[in-house]
Amino acid sequence: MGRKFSKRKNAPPRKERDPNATYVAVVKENAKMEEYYKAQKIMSDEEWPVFWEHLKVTLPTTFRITGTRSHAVEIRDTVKNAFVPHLRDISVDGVIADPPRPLAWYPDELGWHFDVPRTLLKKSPEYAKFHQFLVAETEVGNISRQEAVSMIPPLLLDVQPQHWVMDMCAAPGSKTAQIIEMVHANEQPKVVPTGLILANDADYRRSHMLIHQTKRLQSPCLMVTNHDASLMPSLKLAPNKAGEVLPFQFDRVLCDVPCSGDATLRKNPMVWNNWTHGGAMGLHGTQVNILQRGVQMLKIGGRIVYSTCSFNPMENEAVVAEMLNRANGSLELVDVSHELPELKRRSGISDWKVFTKEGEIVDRMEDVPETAKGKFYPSMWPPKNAGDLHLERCLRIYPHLQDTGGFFVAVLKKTAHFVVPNPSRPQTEKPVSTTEDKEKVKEEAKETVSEEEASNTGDKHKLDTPEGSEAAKKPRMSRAERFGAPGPKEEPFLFLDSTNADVELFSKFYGMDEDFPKDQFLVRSEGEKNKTIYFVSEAVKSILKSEDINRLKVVNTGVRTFIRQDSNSPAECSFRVHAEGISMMRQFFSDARVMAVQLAEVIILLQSPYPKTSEFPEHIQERLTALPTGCCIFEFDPSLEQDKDKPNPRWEGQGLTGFVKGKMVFPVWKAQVSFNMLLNKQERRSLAMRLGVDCVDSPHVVEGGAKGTIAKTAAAAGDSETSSADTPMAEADEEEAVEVEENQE
Ligand SMILES: C[S@@+](CC[C@H](N)C(=O)[O-])C[C@H]1O[C@@H](n2cnc3c(N)ncnc32)[C@H](O)[C@@H]1O
Repeated sequence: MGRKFSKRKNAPPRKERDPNATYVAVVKENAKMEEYYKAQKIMSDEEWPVFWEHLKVTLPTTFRITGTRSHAVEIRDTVKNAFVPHLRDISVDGVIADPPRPLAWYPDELGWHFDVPRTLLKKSPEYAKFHQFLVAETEVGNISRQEAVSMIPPLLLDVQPQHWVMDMCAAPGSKTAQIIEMVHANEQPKVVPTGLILANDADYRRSHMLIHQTKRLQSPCLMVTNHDASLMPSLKLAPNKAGEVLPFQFDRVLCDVPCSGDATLRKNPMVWNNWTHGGAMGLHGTQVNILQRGVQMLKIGGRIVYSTCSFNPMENEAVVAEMLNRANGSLELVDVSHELPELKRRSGISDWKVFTKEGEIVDRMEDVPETAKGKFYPSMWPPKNAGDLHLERCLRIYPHLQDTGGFFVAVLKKTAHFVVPNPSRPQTEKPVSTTEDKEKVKEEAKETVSEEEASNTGDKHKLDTPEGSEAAKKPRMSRAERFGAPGPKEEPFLFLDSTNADVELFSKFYGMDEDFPKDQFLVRSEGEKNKTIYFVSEAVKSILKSEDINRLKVVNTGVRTFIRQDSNSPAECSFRVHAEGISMMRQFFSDARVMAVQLAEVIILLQSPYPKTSEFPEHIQERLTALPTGCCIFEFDPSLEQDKDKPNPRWEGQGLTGFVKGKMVFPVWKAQVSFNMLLNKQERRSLAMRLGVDCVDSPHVVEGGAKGTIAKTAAAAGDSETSSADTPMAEADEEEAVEVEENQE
């Protein structure tokens, strides 16, 4: 058993690897790097050897239990009660290991780690079973493989359900997923959170990884964009239902910037070979520019978290110090020493050294050799007022402290309006503290570039390559060179009127609540008959309806809720409920299209692709016959099962409800004489595994879905093969569902 829980879909096929290549174990030494970090004095001489040796040890496996709180707790308890007791005291060939355990600092025991030798993983049947569970749950999105340290920034962002949050450099999206869960943390029935998550990445291809990663969370509050984060546009939003025009600003901003990544040595041993003095140099400017745009778009009183997976002060404290000085008193480092108290950390540093690419220390910008001038910014050096900036409030996470990777995190609060300093003005050396100083700053602000202007002025306010330098003479890299090929032009987002005939049709058919916001449905194909209907939150709508929306490149938003199902069997309503939307929409539906079913009926649907009414138990046949053709919703409540505590043979000693607790809802198509569970292959398998039964694969790939334990799976598994959920390719998947329905007769 490998360390990965699931096969990576995008891994290059074996044949692409060089057959003649010889694989030599990486030598985990790098004298230049060692000398560099010793010079930075990031820790005491006594601690150094422990730190350095720890970088050479492979990382433990870590995972996070994802999803809405109640659902995540169910999975957590399964790990705790169904698996961990069986993984204690296991010994194979004299090798023993501690069982999986929760990360001490992760709230509610939803983050876990384990470090088990390969022999044990391979030979122990108990671990084989645990692995099978992890693979299945990862595939369907209930468990996410995520490095422990990468879980920290969202936790320190302190997100509340009403917050508007921007994740500026978000792909592949593990932190975005945490943020979405936080916005949805209240889980009140029939409430769509007022919060918003804008997840952005400059790389179009990676923005689609982000879509895939977050899709399983089915949030109508999420919007994915594709911009250089330092140039996120300003927009004038459309008025919301209360008639207010909210600013396009955020309560929380996550700035998890591109970095040299040298703190990921334990995970990426190639860093030992590739580390150079120049690695961080080209990134400092980008990092400052992204952070600055984040601060501009942060509301006063809001929190911004800046993070990197690098140990390098040039990418860390130097960036934070420069931003604090530019902010001139409108930004401060937050003391988070009491947050996540179990997390062991070291303080940020206030003094560091700057090296040339050749490994020479340069004390001041003025001393940089002429040939290397273009590579350096004055902000790379500790500013004169470094001691006043409270850089010790930054968090440095070192691998030997809690057996993790390394990370840097700074939590900042915006305390006043921030004005981008005019580049022609000298840099501020002292932060403002007195009221008098603050008044002076306000006056100065009038002379400087405003936030609005800054966002419209492109590079003007940014940390530019020093004038006259070699780098400045070089032609600028194109956007495509920096961030990969741009994506195609996006289809528009077109809202349907609440009186639209299709909206009225499916609202009536499923008995939708009168007060459901029917004006938040949209389509993406202009002029065609509405095929896929998406639902977005009010906040997302106020952005999409902005008069400046063409300035924002939105690549994905909205939860697919209804799909037009053209069919040979006459149905009163041709719209079926989609996997992504079923958990949310069921709350707003009457029981008219809902069938309460028991385990026996679920098993029949799992073990036969198109069971006829006569194949179901007699007591339910009458109800099934009475159902009109078309889409219906099957609801299964395991807690009502008579045998709920009977040991499940597949999961040692666990009764059915020990494994599956919450209600599940999934769409089923009733044709004239038979039924078809609208779940795809992975969803069917995962459900069967949870129930401890076998299943047959449906002969066609079907986009379908369910709620609760199944529903989470639906979204994750449903589109795992497609690069984009909302591209015409995904639409093509929908076509296949039509075939299924017609074939079953
Ligand atoms: C450290 S990774 C982010 C990891 C992510 N936050 C997560 O937890 O999964 C940095 C990301 O920044 C993106 N990126 C690089 N330059 C950018 C820019 N100027 N604006 C926005 N994103 C950028 C990269 O494509 C990459 O996906």
